[in-house]
Amino acid sequence: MHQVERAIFDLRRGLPVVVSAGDACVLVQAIEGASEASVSRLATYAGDTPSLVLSDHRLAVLGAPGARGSARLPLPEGTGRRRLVDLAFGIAPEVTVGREELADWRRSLAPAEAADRAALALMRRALLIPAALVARVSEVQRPAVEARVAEGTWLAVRSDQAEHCLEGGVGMLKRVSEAQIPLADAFDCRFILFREADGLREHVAVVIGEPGSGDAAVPLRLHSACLTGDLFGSLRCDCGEQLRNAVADIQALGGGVLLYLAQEGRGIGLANKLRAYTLQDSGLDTLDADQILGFGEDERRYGVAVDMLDALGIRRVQLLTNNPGKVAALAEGGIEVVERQALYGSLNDHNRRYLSAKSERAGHLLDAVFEGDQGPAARS
Ligand SMILES: Nc1nc2c(ncn2[C@@H]2O[C@H](COP(=O)(O)OP(=O)(O)OP(=O)(O)O)[C@@H](O)[C@H]2O)c(=O)[nH]1
Ligand SMILES: [Zn+2]
Repeated sequence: MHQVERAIFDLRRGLPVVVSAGDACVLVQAIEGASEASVSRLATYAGDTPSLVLSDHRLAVLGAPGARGSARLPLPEGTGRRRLVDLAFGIAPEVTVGREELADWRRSLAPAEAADRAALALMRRALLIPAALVARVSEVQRPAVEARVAEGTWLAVRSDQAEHCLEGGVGMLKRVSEAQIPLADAFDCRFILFREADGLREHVAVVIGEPGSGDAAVPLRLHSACLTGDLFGSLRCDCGEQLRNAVADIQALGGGVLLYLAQEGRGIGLANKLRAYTLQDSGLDTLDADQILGFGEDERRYGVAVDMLDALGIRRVQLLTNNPGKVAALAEGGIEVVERQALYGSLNDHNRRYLSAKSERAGHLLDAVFEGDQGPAARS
């Protein structure tokens, strides 16, 4: 785990990382910042032609859906930055790449192997675009690669360790520090900070009042971070209002807990959420935009939330959410969701399409938000 966390930092800085799987050994690099020069450098270091590993979601965008999960595209010599972007996360690849070339790419797709899947997991954990440059290290180049690892220039990780990095070390959460912080809508609040085992993400439990006395279910909000909405009051979503309403509702219910989870952009990170917003400006909805970038409709995992509840001694909850996925995730983690309570923000011309997509495509229970809505993009 230790090496994996350091490898994630290197990938974010644009450095290659060595991933080993059994006898195979590959060099991995992020797409962000990659250029024609870096592709050819990778080829020289590895002694093999680099490939581009793509997620199943991105493969569907390229017209190659299927049950094979992620896959690997061998890159022809001279593949430049533009082409990498077109293939990895560009919009309308049938136009930018061209139908015939795409058909050629599809024919040359190879199923991803353990090291390729590990490379994608590392990219996701690093909150980078979920596509990776990978090159098999040849027998000839092996000693030189091993020398670079030995001298500390490159980090080496095992594919099985890397594939598990998305879990963040469930069951190994650290309770780090806490303080009393009065809020405008709830005076008696205790903020407790938890850190994941690999040190990459921190989450905060806000304990409002004194929940948990007696057998009553504890009012609970799982709130995924949204810098733009929570902090700046962005009109593109409903998060900021939901956050404030949740604090007030929990206070009105006699106390409870709000878990503020580091899952910005439904788990894709702020950099990718901003990319997704730009795609939405060209007409895509929130789910299609994420798919263009190679992500599924919701990349969040809730193991950490379950761990935080365990640490707080909470087993039965009244969950404030409109998202059935959160109810299911808690139940899967052994938390009894006794009741669900709706929690709304308000509708405006900027968030109507977003909320409509969540309601119609992701199954969020938002009908009450649209009641009587006469807006220009109202659901038909
Ligand atoms: N990828 C992506 N994420 C978004 C977009 N708009 C908002 N988000 C993120 O969506 C998440 C919303 O989190 P929550 O409000 O906790 O969860 P929810 O799934 O809407 O469910 P509720 O409990 O009903 O609010 C936050 O992480 C936001 O940053 C978007 O257009 N694209
Ligand atoms: Zn938001």
